[in-house]
Amino acid sequence: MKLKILVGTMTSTADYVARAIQMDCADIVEDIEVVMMDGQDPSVFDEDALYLICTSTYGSGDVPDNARALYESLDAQPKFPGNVKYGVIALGDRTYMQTFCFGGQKFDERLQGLGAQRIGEVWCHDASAGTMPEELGTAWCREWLAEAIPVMQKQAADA
Ligand SMILES: Cc1cc2nc3c(=O)[nH]c(=O)nc-3n(C[C@H](O)[C@H](O)[C@H](O)COP(=O)(O)O)c2cc1C
Repeated sequence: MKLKILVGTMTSTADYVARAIQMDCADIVEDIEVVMMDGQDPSVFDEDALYLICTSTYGSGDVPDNARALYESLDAQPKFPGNVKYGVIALGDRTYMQTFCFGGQKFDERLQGLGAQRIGEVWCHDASAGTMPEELGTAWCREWLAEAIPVMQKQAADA
């Protein structure tokens, strides 16, 4: 099984989290690819893989600039492979009370609207808490993979 991490970021924190997961979780999943969202479209979900959206939030609850093209293309394309399974790491800051982690939440809503299936809850990191997103993110990911891998194995067996 392959894990494909799609990164939306402005100042690289989400990229650091994705790279930390790529290194730390190599004992669970051999093939982990980190893909920046820049210029991507829905075909990024064509591969037979488990997906992890890893994105921050900017502006007033917007997705980062590099994630905009992908996010908007998901709206323009009503058709979507229904067997896409994904998780979400949403980076934010509780100082922005009204829009905390909206970037990740927005991707989640749009993917669900297109028929993809989220595994687990959206995991939110609060930059104002003073905790390390790489450490907490990898720990969360290990637990999430324990839940996601059996789902992917069942899907492969049923195919
Ligand atoms: C200008 C600006 C706007 C932000 N807006 C939000 C927001 O609306 N909601 C939120 O939860 N976090 C917001 N954040 C916090 C970032 O999402 C958070 O610091 C994140 O860890 C940055 O990750 P990145 O380096 O991958 O972009 C904002 C940060 C900046 C600098």
